Amino acid sequence: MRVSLMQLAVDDAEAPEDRWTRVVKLVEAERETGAELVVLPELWVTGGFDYKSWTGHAEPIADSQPIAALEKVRTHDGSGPEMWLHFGSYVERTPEGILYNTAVFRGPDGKQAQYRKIHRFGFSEGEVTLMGPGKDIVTVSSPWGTLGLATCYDLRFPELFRRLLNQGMEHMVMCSAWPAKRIEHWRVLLKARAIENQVFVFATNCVGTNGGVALGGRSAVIDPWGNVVAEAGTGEEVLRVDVDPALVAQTRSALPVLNDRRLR
Ligand SMILES: NC(=O)CCC(=O)C(=O)O
Repeated sequence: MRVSLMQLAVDDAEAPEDRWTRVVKLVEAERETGAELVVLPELWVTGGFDYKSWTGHAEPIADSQPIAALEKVRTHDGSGPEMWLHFGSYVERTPEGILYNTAVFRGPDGKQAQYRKIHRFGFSEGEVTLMGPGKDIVTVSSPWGTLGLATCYDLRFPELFRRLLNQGMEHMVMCSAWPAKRIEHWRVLLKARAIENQVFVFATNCVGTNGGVALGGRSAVIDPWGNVVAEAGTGEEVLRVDVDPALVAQTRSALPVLNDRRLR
């Protein structure tokens, strides 16, 4: 399973339109590496902390130009081979005018999965005041096993990952805009989620300064034993890894802790 985590710079100095045009080319280049699963970060078009830009950029997922452009890359303009692509997340506007932080995923089966972030970050500002909370947990079937989707702040809520596990999660795919200031929380919690659920973790973060907040990078792939397979630095980069998805079943069989859960 060949995975590319696109750790993108989401700087205040770059206009969202310039950024997505640039990133589409980066994803296009990734095709040449044989990447099978490509993962973009959270709110990478507008930025995760530039709250004032969200309302102006909010739109239905079906109308998003960046998603449409990436979709062409994903399918190689319809002439395949197709990639599995986590498009990152976007400020979605529903017909009722509600905003959500919505992650979009699509694989060669053509089925699109959308995950509206359940845990909103910001306490008394940002997502909490501008966006609605997602309600549904989302898993996706893939040739490598069941993928569970989560977004950034969700990482702090282990009960979400237990629910994903109950739905068959074998690999956790996360998009984020996690600040540098709390990057050690990110590193520890990614490992914790991998160990406690015995899953591969594929987590893509942003770098740069957005809404005045320095983002921390350190995108990572963690194996189901909790080993860091690869970790990015603090600049823009693509983290490429080859992993064996069979390690999930092997780990669960060698250390069958999930059988000892007491659900009542
Ligand atoms: N975009 C986010 O969800 C930020 C989360 C964060 O900063 C934290 O949990 O700390």
